[in-house]
Amino acid sequence: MAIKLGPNQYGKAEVRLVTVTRTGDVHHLKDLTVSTALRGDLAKTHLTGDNSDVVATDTQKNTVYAFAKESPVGEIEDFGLRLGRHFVGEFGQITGARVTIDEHGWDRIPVGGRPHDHAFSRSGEEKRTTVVTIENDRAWVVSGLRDLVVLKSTGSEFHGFPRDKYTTLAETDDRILATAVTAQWRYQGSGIDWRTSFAEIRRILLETFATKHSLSLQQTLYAMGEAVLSERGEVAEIRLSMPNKHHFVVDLSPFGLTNDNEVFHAADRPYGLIEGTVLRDDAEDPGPAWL
Ligand SMILES: O=c1[nH]c(=O)c2[nH]c(=O)[nH]c2[nH]1
Repeated sequence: MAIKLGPNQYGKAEVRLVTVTRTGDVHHLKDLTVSTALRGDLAKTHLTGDNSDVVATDTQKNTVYAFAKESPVGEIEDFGLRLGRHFVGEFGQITGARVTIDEHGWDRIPVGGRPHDHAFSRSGEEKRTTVVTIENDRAWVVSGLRDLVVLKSTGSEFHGFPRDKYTTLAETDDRILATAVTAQWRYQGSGIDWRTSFAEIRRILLETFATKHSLSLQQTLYAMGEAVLSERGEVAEIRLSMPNKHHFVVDLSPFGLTNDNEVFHAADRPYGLIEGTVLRDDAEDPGPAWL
């Protein structure tokens, strides 16, 4: 029997980077969590502890901060591409890089009805995300969002499912549908306006969730993905993960009260987890984008 080293990568995870840029007295914030991971021929350190090829994770972290100073961070996709290309271009033994960035939103605090110059409140849990993968001179970008919490209080049914001796769920033609959307979409082509693309995809996801009459969360998931692909030619493939945040109608009959979809128990767990991919049949090869 022979034992060998399999696929490996290493880097600094979750570098917390906040930048402040100024236009006169008006401050602009960027709040990112950046993870870098490098790939290449790193057998020596694993097999013998010879670190002559190891770009220290501390150096990777420092590079993130220095790059944020040397030129404006800009869109997270551009920042990820700059960092990834730097590591692959600078060090011969490093042939690939994966840069993962989450962007946390901040809103200006309104003071007397006017957005404040330099005081902010966190926008919420939702994050904009990107994963940039570099392999030699090629690049793949998968962007997305996480924790986009949405709910519709009608326009959702669930029935027609098989019943066996363990089935207790009642069929319903009117329920609350709620989820926290995680979406990741893989880009293809070039010259993409990352900011506009993100804003449009987010809008399409939300509008489709709102307007599609739902017979299952699976159907809603597919409709959301399909709408993104039909409107956004730069997207090759979209992966969606949507927990079914169950809202159960509370039985108020012990108190002599009716409950016509008015009072719910918002359950925390367990939750259904609905996941799926929607893609073009002529999409560009994903390469290592998801690996
Ligand atoms: O939209 C739904 N899909 C399911 O697969 C499922 N299963 C379940 O218990 N409730 C629901 N709702």
